[in-house]
Amino acid sequence: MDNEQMESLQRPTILVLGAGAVGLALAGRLARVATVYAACRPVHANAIRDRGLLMEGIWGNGAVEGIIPVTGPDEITTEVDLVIVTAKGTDTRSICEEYARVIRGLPVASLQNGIGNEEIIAEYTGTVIGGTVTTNFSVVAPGHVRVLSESAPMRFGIWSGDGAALDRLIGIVRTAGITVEPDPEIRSGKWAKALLNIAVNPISALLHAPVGVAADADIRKTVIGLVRETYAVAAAEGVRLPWATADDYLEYLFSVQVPDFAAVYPSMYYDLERGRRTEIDLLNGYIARLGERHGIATPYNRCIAGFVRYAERHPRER
Ligand SMILES: NC(=O)C1=CN([C@@H]2O[C@H](COP(=O)(O)OP(=O)(O)OC[C@H]3O[C@@H](n4cnc5c(N)ncnc54)[C@H](O)[C@@H]3O)[C@@H](O)[C@H]2O)C=CC1
Ligand SMILES: CC(C)(CO)C(=O)C(=O)O
Repeated sequence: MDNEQMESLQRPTILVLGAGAVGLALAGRLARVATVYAACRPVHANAIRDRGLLMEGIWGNGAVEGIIPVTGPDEITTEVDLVIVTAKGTDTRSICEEYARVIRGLPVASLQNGIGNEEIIAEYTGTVIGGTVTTNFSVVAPGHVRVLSESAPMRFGIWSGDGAALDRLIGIVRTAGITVEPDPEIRSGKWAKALLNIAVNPISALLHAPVGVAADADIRKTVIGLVRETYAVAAAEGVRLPWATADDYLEYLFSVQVPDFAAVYPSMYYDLERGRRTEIDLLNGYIARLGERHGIATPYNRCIAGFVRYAERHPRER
């Protein structure tokens, strides 16, 4: 057996499902250590086939060759070892349906924001890995992504099924040069990440302003209201967040996370800018629904979710 054959035996094959800002950047890094299929839209696939994936920012600059873009399951011609879902939460079910034949029986990780994606994925496979990424990604143009601020390591934790898959995934991601750590409390980890998105994503998207707007004196009170309500709902759900109280988290939010992302725009901003559906119902809308179930008033989350839904239905003239 020659070296190339040996290497291909050890080299894992990863399918990134729903490759846009996060998924393409991830594919760009993983291509260093794995064979990577990126399931994406034809506009990205064509650009990547023409001249590779263009990356800029803190995850590297330049063209990445070797990613295999696919626009449907029939284009996947070899065995896949691991799947990472990076579609928007609004598309989790439809993309899992489309690729059901490929992902069945494989370990599938989610790097998506919001609550509820892992439960959907678990309907399609036995081993599910929850994940969080606290880094800013955006699409500059077809097949061209930018990675800016980073505030925490990527984290993965086993949601259901085979724990060995978690170690393998973390090993691969680490070898690709991404800072990553295991999260033994991934359910709480997903809520912890959702706190940041609940606090800043809709405000930034509605005001067309970067994340730093959350610290503005006129805006801060709304952020505080959103976070306090989320804490009350999390407690009613039995979720233990990493910060003991809402005020402890707010201290971290305003001293670390908002400064880290002050100059960049969150994913929901790009959704509204591009006239797309947002993940509001996996974030603030979800808190409002759970609040209702528990008899907890959530006026801030209910109000902001309504604003975002209105904005989704009335795209801005550009
Ligand atoms: N953009 C960011 O900075 C961060 C985003 N996230 C989360 O990561 C997830 C992905 O976010 P983004 O990458 O920003 O979204 P995105 O919208 O840029 O990428 C998702 C891609 O999936 C594609 N897609 C959906 N269904 C598909 C299908 N059936 N076949 C092929 N492609 C399909 C969409 O067309 C889109 O290009 C979201 O849950 C988001 O909240 C998490 C951390 C940071
Ligand atoms: C962390 C942050 C704000 C980075 O962009 C994000 O998760 C998002 O944009 O949805």
